[in-house]
Amino acid sequence: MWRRVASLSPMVSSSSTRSLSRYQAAFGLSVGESFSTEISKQEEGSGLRPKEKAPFITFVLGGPGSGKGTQCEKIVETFGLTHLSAGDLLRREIAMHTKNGDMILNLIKDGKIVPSEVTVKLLQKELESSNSSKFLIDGFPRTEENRVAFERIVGADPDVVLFFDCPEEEMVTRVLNRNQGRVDDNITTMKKRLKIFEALNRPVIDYYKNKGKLYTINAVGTVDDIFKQVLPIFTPFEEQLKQSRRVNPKSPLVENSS
Ligand SMILES: Nc1ncnc2c1ncn2[C@@H]1O[C@H](COP(=O)(O)OP(=O)(O)O)[C@@H](O)[C@H]1O
Ligand SMILES: O=c1ccn([C@@H]2O[C@H](COP(=O)(O)OP(=O)(O)O)[C@@H](O)[C@H]2O)c(=O)[nH]1
Ligand SMILES: [Mg+2]
Repeated sequence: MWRRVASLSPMVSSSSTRSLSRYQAAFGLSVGESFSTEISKQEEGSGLRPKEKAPFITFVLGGPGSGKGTQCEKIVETFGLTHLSAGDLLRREIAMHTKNGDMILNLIKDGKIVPSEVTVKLLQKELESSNSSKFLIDGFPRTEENRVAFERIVGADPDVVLFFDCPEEEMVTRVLNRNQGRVDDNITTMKKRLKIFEALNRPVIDYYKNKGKLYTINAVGTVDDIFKQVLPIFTPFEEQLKQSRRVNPKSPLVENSS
């Protein structure tokens, strides 16, 4: 199991005491050969730290209704990644009436972003308790603050960032027809969410574009047509993803095990 070694506050503490060895503990060194991201002393900037390996992480970005959740289902079916939807985790807090439930509900109703500390803690818990080493994190990071908090607290960078690029009118139509009984699927909240997406999520998209990690997908078309654009993005990672199937006994794709 991971041990949480980074403080949640301040979010951008540059403490160099954080060790990534918790990944090895969490996922088991026996599967280390399937990990790709090496965080070196140089990248971290300070402190002596041996090279250690992190899990394979994909962030899935896009405006509300751009089809993130729909495409995640297909990616899971094909590649066996573990899907973590930040929105679903937050809605679960509401449904379970946890201490943050009411606060989360009010923010979601208003199309606003839940404090990073809350969302990152929920994601971290899922990452820590999973026996997978390959994750699809859907609908997160929503803001630069989210991104920095994840980096600092979880101590990992994404390997791949998908951005489902969709015109606003299309997103509005889809959301208003989503029919999942969501409190935020109405025109008033949707208008706010689109504004927040442009103001707060765009900088995150630009950040990953500059880092060369962003894959922009034209999110207009049939679900299958869009998935055809997604498939080749994962091709270079195929070997790592196969390894992941082997290490997860619960994966439906274990037929690759030898
Ligand atoms: N390519 C598509 N064309 C038309 N409708 C779609 C497409 N992809 C998803 N949808 C529908 O649009 C709505 C929003 O999709 P969803 O995957 O929930 O988006 P997001 O997670 O980005 O908000 C859902 O009702 C879904 O069935
Ligand atoms: O990291 C996140 C993810 C979601 N949300 C909140 O949850 C809502 C729904 O998010 P979800 O990803 O489920 O919506 P989608 O984009 O899929 O329609 C958002 O508008 C935010 O209010 C948040 O605050 N932080
Ligand atoms: Mg979604």
